Amino acid sequence: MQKIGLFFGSFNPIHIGHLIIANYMANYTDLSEVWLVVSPHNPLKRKDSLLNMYDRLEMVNLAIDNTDRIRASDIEFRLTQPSYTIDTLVHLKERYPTKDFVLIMGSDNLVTLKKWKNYEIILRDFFVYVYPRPGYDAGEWAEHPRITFTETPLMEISSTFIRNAIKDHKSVKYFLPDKVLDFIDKKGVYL
Ligand SMILES: Nc1ncnc2c1ncn2[C@@H]1O[C@H](COP(=O)(O)OP(=O)(O)OP(=O)(O)O)[C@@H](O)[C@H]1O
Ligand SMILES: O=C(O)c1ccc[n+]([C@@H]2O[C@H](COP(=O)([O-])O)[C@@H](O)[C@H]2O)c1
Repeated sequence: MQKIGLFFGSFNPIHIGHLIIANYMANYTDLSEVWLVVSPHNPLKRKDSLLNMYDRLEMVNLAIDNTDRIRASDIEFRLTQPSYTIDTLVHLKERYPTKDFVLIMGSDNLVTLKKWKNYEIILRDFFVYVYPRPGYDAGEWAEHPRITFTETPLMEISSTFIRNAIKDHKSVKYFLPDKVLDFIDKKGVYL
C-alpha cells in the first residue's frame, strides 16, 4: 500500500523550514509522498493575522512547483471548521481506501497532543512520524509503538518571524522560495 505522509499547517506563509521537512519525509523515509494539508483554521490558534486559505494554498503550490513526491491538499477547505486533524484523517481514509496515511508532526506538537480532539483514536488508528524541534524532546511519548522519531534537519524559522519581518520592511529573501516572495510582494500582504 502506498504510504502518504500528511503534513498539516496554516502555512501563513509556507517557508523553507516546512519545505525541508516535506522533502526529508518524502525522500529519506519510507513514505512515497508527502501532502501539505493547508488548514483553514488551526483549532489552537487565533485567526487574527491569518491570510485567506486560497492565498495560502496558492503559496504552497508556488513553493512546491510540481516537485516530485510533494503535493498540496485543500481537503480541509471542504470540511467543518476549525479543522480537527482526526476528522480529516478519517475523511481521507474513506476517500482513499488504498492509501496508508501517516501523520507528520514536530516534537513541539507532542506537548499539546493530549489536547487534540480524539488523540487516542489518532494514535490507535494512525502512525505518526515526528521530527525534532529545539527544546522539545520525546518526553512521555518516547516508547509509543505508533510514534517514530526521525532525524530531520532543523531550520529554526517560523511564519510569525516572516510576517513580522515583512511588516517591518525587512528582507525575507531565502527564507521562502522566490515565487512565494513575488506573490507576497505583488499582493502586498502581511504589511
Ligand atoms: N522551522 C520549522 N521547522 C520545523 N517545523 C516547523 C518549522 N516551522 C513550522 N513548523 C511546523 O510546521 C507545522 C505547520 O506550521 P505552521 O503553518 O503553523 O507554521 P509556523 O511557522 O509554526 O507558523 P506560525 O509562526 O504562524 O505559528 C507546525 O507543526 C509547525 O510546528
Ligand atoms: O485536531 C486537533 O485537535 C488539533 C489541535 C491543534 C492542531 N491541530 C493541527 O495541527 C497542525 C499543526 O499545528 P500547529 O499548532 O503546530 O500549527 C494544524 O494544521 C492544526 O490543524 C489539530
